Amino acid sequence: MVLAELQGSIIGALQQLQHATIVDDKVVNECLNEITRALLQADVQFKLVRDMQTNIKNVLATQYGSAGHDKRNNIKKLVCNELCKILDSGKPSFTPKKEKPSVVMFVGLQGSGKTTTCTKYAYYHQKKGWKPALVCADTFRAGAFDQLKQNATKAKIPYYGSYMESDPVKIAVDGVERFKKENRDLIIVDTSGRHKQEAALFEEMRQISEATKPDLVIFVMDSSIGQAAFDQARAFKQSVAVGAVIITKMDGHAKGGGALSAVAATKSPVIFIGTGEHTDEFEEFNVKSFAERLTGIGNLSGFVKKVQEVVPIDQHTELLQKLLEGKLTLRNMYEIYQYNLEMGPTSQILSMLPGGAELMPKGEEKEQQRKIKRRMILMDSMTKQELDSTNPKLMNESRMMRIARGSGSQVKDVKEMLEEYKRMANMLANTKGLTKKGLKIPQNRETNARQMSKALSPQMLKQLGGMGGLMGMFRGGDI
Ligand SMILES: Nc1nc2c(ncn2[C@@H]2O[C@H](COP(=O)(O)OP(=O)(O)OP(=O)(O)O)[C@@H](O)[C@H]2O)c(=O)[nH]1
Repeated sequence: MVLAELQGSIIGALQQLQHATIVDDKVVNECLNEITRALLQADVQFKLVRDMQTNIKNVLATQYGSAGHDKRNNIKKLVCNELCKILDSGKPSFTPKKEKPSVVMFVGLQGSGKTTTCTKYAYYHQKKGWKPALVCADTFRAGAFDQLKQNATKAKIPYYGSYMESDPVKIAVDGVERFKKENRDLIIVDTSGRHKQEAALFEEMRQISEATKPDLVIFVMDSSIGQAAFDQARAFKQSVAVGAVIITKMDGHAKGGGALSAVAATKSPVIFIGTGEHTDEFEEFNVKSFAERLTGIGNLSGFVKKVQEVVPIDQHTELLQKLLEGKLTLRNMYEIYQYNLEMGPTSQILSMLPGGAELMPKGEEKEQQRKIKRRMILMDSMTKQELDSTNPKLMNESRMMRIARGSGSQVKDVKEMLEEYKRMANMLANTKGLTKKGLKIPQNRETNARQMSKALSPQMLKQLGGMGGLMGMFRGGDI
């Protein structure tokens, strides 16, 4: 997860409480001191951290006498609540509505990740049923339009810009008008950035804002600036009506905690965070679930939401049935891979679960996704009969050679893919055993667990303890 180091330290400190035989003042102080150190290392302002510690101690003092288990859980919840206070701006942000045209303008310093983030924002909403469009009003940086064009084309999002026109205000107005006529319901305007917060940047922003009358102005900032985010956010807010903030590059910067809390202190809601260079490395920022993840409370509801985005509740029951019966065809494996790719980075999803962040380090995940794509290419060269068979003997040497030729791969790649298939099929056979043992689970939790299993890669499912593990997690979970 982003801020994995901070998460690790906080969870580590809280675990000390679990291991202690008696949770006395000394143990509590040690735990809180460790959390304090971790937050300061993440560049969170000293005063906020100190207040947090004082508040927790004050509450604990009034609850003197609560027994060990309750006390441990209570401290965890108190830490989580205090983190929420630090991260919460207390202000909701404008949310665009489908079918009703909204104009969203992006502002920020040069290199903060504005152009990349515009596409991420558009793509995120497109996946949820909006009809976004991108307007490039950045005439300052040569290549900005090409970059936006390239990103938009890749994500299949309509775009507007000009190589000839030098007036960014005119481009913005023309683009917005055009997309309104085309009934686009989310029109995103990318503006130019400058190296410094010079007057020209603010003047241009003001003019574009006046001319396009955006429903929301989003300020994009780089997380690496840490606490300095406070001054930057305030400077932008004073010039344009910033309604929300997106913090980028949270994947690479330990100072992200500082940036998040500093922005909250300016009373600007952080709505998304950027977690990588790719279009889908983008997370909705929800204070409560983020604090829960930091404290290891886990966020099953966020996890399920993510799964539900990809697998609608009443669909693919056939696949689910097959998985539960332990029958798996190569076509099913293909479908599972598809879900896996659609869900976005696996580590991002896993990090929503208690202890999930450690399951798949970011580097390994990229390799895993590459493998999945290679295997799907192999399967594209298979016949209908091969894809729907459950008979492992069908795949003889000559078939393997044909598939390898057809997909531009080698026979050893086909063999490797078939090995993976066998492994998955065996694992599902075991899962069947587990479900047959008659786990009694409330309907909605069972449905959630089943839904989740459909979208997980077998490797992930295994890491989570198979279908039985998933269901157990829902039984003990918070939804
Ligand atoms: N690791 C990481 N890199 C990011 C993220 N967001 C953007 N970037 C990278 O940051 C660099 C700058 O991003 P741009 O989108 O070009 O920045 P910009 O703010 O539009 O720049 P100007 O148009 O010059 O103002 C690019 O290399 C992006 O790939 C993120 O969340 N994580």
